[in-house]
Amino acid sequence: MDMIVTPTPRLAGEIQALSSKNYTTRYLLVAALAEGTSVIRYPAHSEDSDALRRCVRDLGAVLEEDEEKIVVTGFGNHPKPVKELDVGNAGAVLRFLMAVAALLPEVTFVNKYPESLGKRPHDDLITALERMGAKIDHREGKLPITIRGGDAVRGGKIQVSGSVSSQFLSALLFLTPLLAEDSEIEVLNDLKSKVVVGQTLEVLAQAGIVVEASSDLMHFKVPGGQRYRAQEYVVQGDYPGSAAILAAAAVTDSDVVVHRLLEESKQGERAVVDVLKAMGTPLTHKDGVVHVQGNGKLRAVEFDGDEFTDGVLAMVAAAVFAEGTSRFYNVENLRFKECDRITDYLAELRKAGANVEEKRDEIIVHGRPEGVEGGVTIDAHFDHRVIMALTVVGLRAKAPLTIKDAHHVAKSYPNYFDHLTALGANVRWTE
Ligand SMILES: O=C(O)C1=C[C@@H](OP(=O)(O)O)[C@@H](O)[C@H](O)C1
Ligand SMILES: C=C(OP(=O)(O)O)C(=O)O
Repeated sequence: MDMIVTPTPRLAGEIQALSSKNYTTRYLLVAALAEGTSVIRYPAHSEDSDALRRCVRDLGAVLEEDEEKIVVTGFGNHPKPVKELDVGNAGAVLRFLMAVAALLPEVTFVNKYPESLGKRPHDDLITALERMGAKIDHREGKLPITIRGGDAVRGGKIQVSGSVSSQFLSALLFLTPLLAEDSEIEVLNDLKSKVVVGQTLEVLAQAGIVVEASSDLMHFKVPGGQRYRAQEYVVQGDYPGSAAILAAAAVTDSDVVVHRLLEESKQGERAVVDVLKAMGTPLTHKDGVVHVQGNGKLRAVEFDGDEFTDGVLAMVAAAVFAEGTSRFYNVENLRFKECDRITDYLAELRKAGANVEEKRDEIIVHGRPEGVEGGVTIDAHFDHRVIMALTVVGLRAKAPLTIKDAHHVAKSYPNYFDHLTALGANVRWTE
């Protein structure tokens, strides 16, 4: 389904932020890896979190859900042998479950999104798991992937590269406590999206798992033979999805309030509040409430985007309307997400009339405070964050933007357009 985004000068109203994608993934996983019954309050509902619900059920967890919570009885360190798992288009779900699959005799991860997840590289995790004893079939590091694990998989000295994705390290941090041997994990090369590893460590600690981490998060000691403890968890609001709502409020005349965004969150994307402030957006952030009173006037900024990886596209969309030239650097790993979030995204921004440039690891935006032409059709590249960010651009374009296949927004934020509509945005689905 396509979305027509018609220029909207004013947004106003209050919404509750969606629930965090990254915390929902982690809580569902550790609840499944525990033997007792865990309760997760306010879990996210999206294609990615549904994919994890489906897979942990396939692996033997029992899930009961009502409006407000999900009750999970886990399979502990004995997942049920399954032949196939379908993770949809969810990168984190795939990588985390590839580690869990190392406990099983043979699992194949199927390729349902050849144009998106099917193009993403998993070599670094495959190499690490192979060195630990798993036998793995794959297509040059990509899906479909068959993992043969079980008793042959051992802890010990483990190395993993962090230069493409932090999810490989997180996956090993979830697996190693369950192995008989103690493990030492060394991160090779750089570690991208380092802040997200903080969320993994936080959740592991909540689940009663002991991990000793060096302060630079490049070395870890993980005692073996541990058991995940069944727990009660509360999922906080999601900054990456809310980043697009806040950007929309920043580029328009607005009076927008978003609840459930904790100031002390470990989500790196909470930095989008500081980015928008640095752009000159009038806003306050107090007691978990962000209040934007936008006037559409923005100035250029320079930021290390790796600190808020899933918020970069929305901040770039705001920078399209800023006075001056903005730079978002250290963002090369955006190329390995649902699409190439540098080349593919900038191609769509240019179609809409933005003046943008790319380097290997940088996005440069020459702002156009006078607005952009719009009036074109945008290819979503199967990427929810491209859809959300281009919507922000469309709200301030001179003519409507049509975003093709905008239903892929449901990967993380199925209510995105409902929330925008509630704030007064002129957005309309079309076949
Ligand atoms: O661990 C996680 O849950 C995630 C890690 C990040 O990926 P990378 O580490 O690949 O940057 C982030 O972009 C993704 O949305 C979720
Ligand atoms: C990159 C993302 O997700 P994943 O890697 O889990 O597919 C995202 O949510 O922007």
